[in-house]
Amino acid sequence: MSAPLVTFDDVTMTFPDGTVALADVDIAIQPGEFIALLGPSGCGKSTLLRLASGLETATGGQTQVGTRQIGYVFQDATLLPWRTVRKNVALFAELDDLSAGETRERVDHALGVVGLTAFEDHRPHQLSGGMKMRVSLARALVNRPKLFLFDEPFGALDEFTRERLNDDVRGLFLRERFTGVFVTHSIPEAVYMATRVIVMGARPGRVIGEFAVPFGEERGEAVRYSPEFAELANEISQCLKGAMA
Ligand SMILES: Nc1ncnc2c1ncn2[C@@H]1O[C@H](COP(=O)(O)OP(=O)(O)OP(=O)(O)O)[C@@H](O)[C@H]1O
Repeated sequence: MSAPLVTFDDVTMTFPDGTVALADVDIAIQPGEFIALLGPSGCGKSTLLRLASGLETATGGQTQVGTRQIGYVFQDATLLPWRTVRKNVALFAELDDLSAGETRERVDHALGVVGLTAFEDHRPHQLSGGMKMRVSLARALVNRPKLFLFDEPFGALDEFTRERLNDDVRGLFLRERFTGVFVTHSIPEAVYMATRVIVMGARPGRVIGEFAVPFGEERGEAVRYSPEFAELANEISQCLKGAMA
C-alpha cells in the first residue's frame, strides 16, 4: 500500500469557546480513494475538511496532507455575479498568476469536462442551480487538484439534478484521478459516490464506522437499485442511528 495522501492522527479540535468539534480522530486516506463523510449535523465533517485544506489547524494530534494542489467546493457555488462563466472559472488561475495561454488551456479543459463550453459567455444569473455548481467544480478543476474536498455541494439541489451531478463528479474522479473527500447527509449519495464511507458521531465528533464500498468504477442505475446497494445503505443507516440514539 502506498503512503496515505491525507492522515489525521489522533486529531482533536477544540474551538476557543470550548466546543470540542473533534476528538481522537484517526483517518488515513490513500491516493485514489473517494471518501464519503457521513454524520449528524455538528459532528465535525466541515471542520475535518478545513483541517485538510489548511484553513484551520487542529489543537491536538497531527494532520498531514501530501499535496498543496487542493480543490474545494461548497454547498454555495459562490460565483462572482459580474463575471462570465469563463471568467469565473479562470479566477483561481488568475490568482495563481498562470500565463494567459496556460489559463486559457486549463479553462477550456475544465469547461469541457463539466459540459459548459457553450455557456462560457453567460453570467451566473442566467444559469440553473446545477449549472452554477458545475461552474464551481470547473473553477476548482483549473488548479488540477490532487485532493478534491466537497462540502455537501449538492444538498440544496433537487434529486434529479443531484443524481446527474453525482454522475458528473464520478466521471471527473475517473478521468482526473484525484483523491476525493465528499461530505454529505445522504446515505445513498455516499454509497453511490464513494470507494469508502466513513461515519462520524457527534459530541464530540469522532469516527464510529467505516464501510468499504464493493462496487467497481462503473456505477449507474444498475448499482443504485441493486440489492447489495440497499443492504449496504441499510448497514450504514443502522450505524448512524446508533450514533444518534
Ligand atoms: N469557529 C467555530 N467556533 C466555535 N465552534 C465551532 C466553530 N466552527 C464549528 N464549530 C462547532 O464545531 C462543531 C462541528 O462543526 P462542523 O461545521 O464541522 O460540523 P458538520 O458536521 O460539518 O455540521 P453540518 O452537517 O451541520 O454542516 C459544531 O458543534 C459547531 O458548532
